[in-house]
Amino acid sequence: MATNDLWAGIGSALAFLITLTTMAMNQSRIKLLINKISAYLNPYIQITIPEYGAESFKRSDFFVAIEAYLSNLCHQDGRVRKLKAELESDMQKPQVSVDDDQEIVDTFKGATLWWYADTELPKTTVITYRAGDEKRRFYRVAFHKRFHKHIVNDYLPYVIKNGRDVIAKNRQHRLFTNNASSQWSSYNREKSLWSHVEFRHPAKFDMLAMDPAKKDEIKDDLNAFKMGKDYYAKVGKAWKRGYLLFGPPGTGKSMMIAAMANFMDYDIYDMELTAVKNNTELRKLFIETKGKSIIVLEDIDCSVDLTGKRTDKKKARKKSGDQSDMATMRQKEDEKKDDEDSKLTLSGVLNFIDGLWSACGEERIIIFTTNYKDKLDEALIRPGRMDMHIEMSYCRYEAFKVLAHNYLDISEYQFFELFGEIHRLLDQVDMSPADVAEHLIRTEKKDAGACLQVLIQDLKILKAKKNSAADCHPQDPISIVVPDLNPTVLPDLNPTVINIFEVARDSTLES
Ligand SMILES: Nc1ncnc2c1ncn2[C@@H]1O[C@H](COP(=O)(O)OP(=O)(O)OP(=O)(O)O)[C@@H](O)[C@H]1O
Repeated sequence: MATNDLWAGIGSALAFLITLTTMAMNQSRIKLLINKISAYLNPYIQITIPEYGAESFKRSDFFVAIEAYLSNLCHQDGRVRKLKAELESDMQKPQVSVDDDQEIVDTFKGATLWWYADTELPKTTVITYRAGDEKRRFYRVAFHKRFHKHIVNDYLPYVIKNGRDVIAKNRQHRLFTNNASSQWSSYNREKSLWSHVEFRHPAKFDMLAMDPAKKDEIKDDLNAFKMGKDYYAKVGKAWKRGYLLFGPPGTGKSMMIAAMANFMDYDIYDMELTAVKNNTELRKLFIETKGKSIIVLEDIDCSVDLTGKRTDKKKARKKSGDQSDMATMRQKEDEKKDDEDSKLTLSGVLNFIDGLWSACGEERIIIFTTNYKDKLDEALIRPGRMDMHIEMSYCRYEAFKVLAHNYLDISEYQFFELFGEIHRLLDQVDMSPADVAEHLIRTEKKDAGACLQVLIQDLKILKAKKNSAADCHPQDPISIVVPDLNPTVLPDLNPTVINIFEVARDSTLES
């Protein structure tokens, strides 16, 4: 009897379990069915983008890009009423984004999209370090299923690109400089190779005193580069561009780099080559640079011995005649040691510009500057290696007009005669834009007219000096006749002009 009762009990328990399982299965089947019917009837598709990826504590790049894109969108016509603002440490201004439960409508090539942000509690327990972090935000976008492919293939990449551009624009730009390898640490490799400060240089292309046509050409080139991701991919080239800036001191090479960085919204990596021991270090530094940046190698002619001596050495060894196997092995070992220990070599720098390593990362500009283009090795500047050679030259009239406008807020129509005279003089003598700019700094005692007068006097002195230097005999004492020198401006003579007397005298003696 007891056994029967036991079996009956087990039987009813099993029956109960089976009933429960069947109900659950039916429920999930019913759910699936409902989903299918609603998907059939509802022509709209939703995509959800969570703030955090499944495996990371870091906000998803996709989410951050959407946030930036939508914040930019809602600025355009005030289409959203509830916004929120956040200021991160590396931002120039607060980022305003759409608050939760707000809908924002976007259109793309005929498709209408409805975005909204919301929060949800995670399904699993989350360990957080900030109160309120347990809620996870997400963006959801809905659109007609007719546009499915179009949205996934074209619209979402478009949102990411635009969002990233907005972030780059809003981000505080940084100026990096490389640390000596003795300070590198394996613990925090990325941070120990480069140190940075905020980059707040106000330079803009408008402020640069140079031929306006040349300025436009450079801006067009930069724009084409910025938009050229697909083009570079199509032709199989790394997405990078090289510029060589050359010209005498004070002609604005550094200012041009700052203007380029501001124009492109890029960071600057100022590579101090004297702190780089060898090619291996150069490569390590290069790998740690990020995209959307300008890498600058200033005064490339003075920084390192880039004369390709090492190659000559190898050639010399080869020339030295037949060698035994032992000698060849020793030579190979020597060369290997040379590679490791040697200073930076031309081949190392060339590899840096266009070797395989240079293709790591993308959207990078490399700029070389020099005061003496002629001193550079042909290999370094041959066409194709540096994509554009930009000459920064002495101040001529067009450049002077830009400086006069920037420094004194005047134009040629206000000081017609003085401008005319300066025009004539600048055609005849070389003065750097930095020197001209020094003359145009207004003081309490010196108004715009007085600034121009002093500049004219100094240009005349330069001209007279140039003429007498051309005429005089090496042994002659230097005597200069400056026509029309206005004695009232003599006390204001620029010290650089006086230096130029000495330089001109020395060069005459040498010649
Ligand atoms: N072309 C220019 N347009 C406007 N300002 C200029 C120009 N060139 C020089 N200046 C002024 O002179 C200052 C010094 O110029 P800058 O350092 O850019 O010259 P550089 O060519 O880099 O000189 P160096 O070869 O000695 O490094 C600039 O900060 C700027 O005020």
